[in-house]
Amino acid sequence: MILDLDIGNTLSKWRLKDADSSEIRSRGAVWTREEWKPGSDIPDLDVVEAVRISSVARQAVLEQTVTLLQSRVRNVHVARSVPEALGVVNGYEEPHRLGVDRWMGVLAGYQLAGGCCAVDCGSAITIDFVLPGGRHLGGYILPGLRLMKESLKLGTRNVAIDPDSEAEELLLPGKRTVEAVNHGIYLAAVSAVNRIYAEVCDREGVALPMLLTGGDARVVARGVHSPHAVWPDMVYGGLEACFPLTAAERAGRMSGAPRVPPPAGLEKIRAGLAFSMLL
Ligand SMILES: Nc1ncnc2c1ncn2[C@@H]1O[C@H](COP(=O)(O)OP(=O)(O)O)[C@@H](O)[C@H]1O
Ligand SMILES: CC(C)(COP(=O)(O)O)[C@@H](O)C(=O)NCCC(=O)O
Ligand SMILES: [K+]
Repeated sequence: MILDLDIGNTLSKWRLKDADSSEIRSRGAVWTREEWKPGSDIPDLDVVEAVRISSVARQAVLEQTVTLLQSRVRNVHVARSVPEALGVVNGYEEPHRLGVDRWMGVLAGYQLAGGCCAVDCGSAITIDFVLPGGRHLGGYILPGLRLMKESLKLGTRNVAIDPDSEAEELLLPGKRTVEAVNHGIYLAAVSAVNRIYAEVCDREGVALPMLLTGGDARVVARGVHSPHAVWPDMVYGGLEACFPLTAAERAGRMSGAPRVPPPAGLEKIRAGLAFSMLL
């Protein structure tokens, strides 16, 4: 079995992948601020032959996790942001400072779709761009839905947006504080994603496929105008691409990769942008 870990600022996600069949056997998540308790939080390490880790948590959390795992598993791979990998050139001035979850998402997106816009809706919402040919442009970081809500201190922090709500409902004026907050932050997030996508495609003169991942990807995606695919395992896809361990991975296949719809034509994207600028 392969244990894949995606340690974010809020949640530490894990999945167990069968190295022979490529099936995902189990998955789960624990709060990042809490200590790992092998046996209860993550499954029996005796069946694990390799671990792959993407972590943006404090260095101490990563070190603690790696130490714990290395005492039980021989093969522990830790992903790092580097200047160039798998045909993609990191756009950061200091490449190692790019969040490794963003780097994993960009590499997975590029491997699946070529040039793309990779959106990660977690504690933060990050929007990264890579052009056909592999030049990563850098990206945008804004607070995630939960962070935006917590920053308001209106007593609404524990009332999450129902992930099954329809986007049209979420865009209406709120008639109670909690509704006004939820709809406000939702509109802020989806407007930013829509606008940034259109701006960058316009500037670069290319319509890019869009991929979304992260805990809030499904609900944010519902407000996104452009064709897109939600890929919950996108960060894991980057780990598979960087550290291929199975025959399928070595052939470039990533588990759970979605079918990516072709983007709208550049003219349509530009027309939408011109329209939104008139408003
Ligand atoms: N069941 C859930 N538990 C916690 N957060 C959730 C849940 N469902 C959706 N979320 C949202 O997902 C975010 C965490 O997403 P995730 O992609 O795991 O973030 P990170 O990688 O930053 O830890 C939370 O901030 C919250 O807005
Ligand atoms: C931007 C992030 C906080 C997003 O993390 P997440 O929301 O997935 O927990 C993370 O990618 C990070 O710490 N990045 C380093 C700064 C940067 O990418 O510029
Ligand atoms: K994120």
